[in-house]
Amino acid sequence: MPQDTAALRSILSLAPVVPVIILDDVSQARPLAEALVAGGLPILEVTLRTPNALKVMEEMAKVTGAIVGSGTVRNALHMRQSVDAGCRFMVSPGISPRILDAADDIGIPLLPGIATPSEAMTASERGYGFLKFFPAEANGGAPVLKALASPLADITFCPTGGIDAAKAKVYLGLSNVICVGGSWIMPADALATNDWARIETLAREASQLRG
Ligand SMILES: O=C(O)C(=O)C[C@H](O)[C@H](O)COP(=O)(O)O
Repeated sequence: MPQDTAALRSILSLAPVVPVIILDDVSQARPLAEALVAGGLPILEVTLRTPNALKVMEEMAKVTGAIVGSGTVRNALHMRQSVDAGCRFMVSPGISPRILDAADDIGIPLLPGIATPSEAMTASERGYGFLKFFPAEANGGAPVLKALASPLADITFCPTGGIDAAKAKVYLGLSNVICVGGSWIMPADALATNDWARIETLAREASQLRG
């Protein structure tokens, strides 16, 4: 089926920021997810960029209140693995025809990445109403999405890539942005020292970014 926009809307409207997680240490999965959920960010995108990413998803999906999705989804196998790991949504960097075809056969929604109006229109023609704008900052940032709001009024975006708290606030002020994705909530030094209190504080600040 085409993108389940109702399901995606209900997920993406739960918090203004989706933490984009790159984690390999499975023992950190639950405490990290607990800190993010406690800070008010229940929607978690775990990228398929580490050997243990699927195990990390499985652990995070057990945390009460967490809604886990997969990131860096590139093919049908990734999609099946995401479902098996307990994911409720998937995120891809782009919109190749094969990935859109594969998503049609999977029961959880895909949030695919686009970088141009033509890609947004291609996805829209396939029934996609929610798109990731990626990589957001490198592609011109908030002014680009602001410029797309009128001509592509039926498309809603989750910008991701190069965003920090200050930039997130600007994106979240746009009419066509439902949430933003980013990794700034989990600084490498905080992760390296299991500083869950700091990550919870950063999550709480992020959860309050929508004015
Ligand atoms: O792989 C994917 O599907 C992604 O979602 C890539 C992420 O958008 C970036 O990794 C965000 O990273 P930051 O720029 O560190 O916030």
